Amino acid sequence: MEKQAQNILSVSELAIGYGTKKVAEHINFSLKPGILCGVVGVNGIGKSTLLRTLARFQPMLSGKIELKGQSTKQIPPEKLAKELSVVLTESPASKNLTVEELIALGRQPYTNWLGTLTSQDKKYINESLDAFLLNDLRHKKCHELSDGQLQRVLIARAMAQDTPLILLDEPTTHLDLYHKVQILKLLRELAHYQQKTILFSTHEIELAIQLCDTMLILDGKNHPFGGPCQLIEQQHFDGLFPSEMVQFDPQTGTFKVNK
Ligand SMILES: Nc1ncnc2c1ncn2[C@@H]1O[C@H](COP(=O)(O)OP(=O)(O)OP(=O)(O)O)[C@@H](O)[C@H]1O
Repeated sequence: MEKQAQNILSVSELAIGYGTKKVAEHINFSLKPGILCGVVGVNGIGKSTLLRTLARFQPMLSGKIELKGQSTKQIPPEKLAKELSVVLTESPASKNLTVEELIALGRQPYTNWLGTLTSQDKKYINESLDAFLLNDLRHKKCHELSDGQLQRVLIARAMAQDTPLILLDEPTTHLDLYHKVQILKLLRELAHYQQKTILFSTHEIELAIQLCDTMLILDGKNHPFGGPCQLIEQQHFDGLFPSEMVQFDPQTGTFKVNK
C-alpha cells in the first residue's frame, strides 16, 4: 500500500486577528508536499492576516498551526527559517543589492555568522537563478528591475532558502496577464517538480482555478477548502461577490459581469 505523505502544514480551528479584533475564525485545512494552494476572498477578508499569522509575524488568537506535525509555537526561530520562507508584498529594504546578492540572502539560515557561502549554498543560488530565468539579470541592482522581475527575484530567494513550505502574499499584484501567468506557472513547477508546498494569496481567482491544486476560500463563514473543481461543484464561488454585479459561470470557471 502506498504510504500517505505527511502533512507539511495543518491548520485547525484557527482564529486570526488583531488584539480583540477577530478577522476570521474556524479556519481548517492541511497541505501535503508538492501542492500549490491559492487563498482567495474579497478585500479585507483576512488573506494577508492569515499569511502573517502562519509565518508567525503576528500571534494567532486561538486554534492550532502545525508544521510537519509540530506546533509552530514550539519551533525556535532558527529552525522555523529552515521550514518556511515568506514573500510578502512589502518591497525589500535591500533593493540596493544585486539580484544575486538578494537571492543569496535566502541562504542566511544555513551560513555561519560571517555569511560565508559554501559550494552547496552557491549551488542553490545558481539553481534559483536558473529556475526563475534570472541569469541575465544576476548583476543588476534590484531597484533597476520591473515589478515582474523583482517578484521573480523574491520568489527565487524563497527557493534558495530551500524550505518545504513557501508562503506568498499576492505575488502577482501589479503584473500584466502574461507575467501573472508566468509567476503562477513557475510556482506550480516549483511545487510539482521540487515537492514544495506553496500557499499564496491572490485576487486572480480565475487563474487560481486553472493552476492551483487546492484553494482556500476565505468567505467570512466556513472558509471552504478543496480542489478547484470540487469547490466549483459545491457552488462555493457563486456567492463570493454580490450577484447583481458579477456571476460565476461554473462551465468556464470565470466571472461574468452583469451589465
Ligand atoms: N495592523 C492591523 N491592525 C488592525 N487591523 C488590521 C491591521 N491590518 C489589517 N487589519 C484589518 O484586518 C482585516 C483583514 O485585513 P487583511 O489585510 O488581512 O485582508 P486581505 O484579505 O488581505 O485584504 P486585501 O485583499 O485588500 O489585501 C481588515 O479589516 C483590515 O482593516
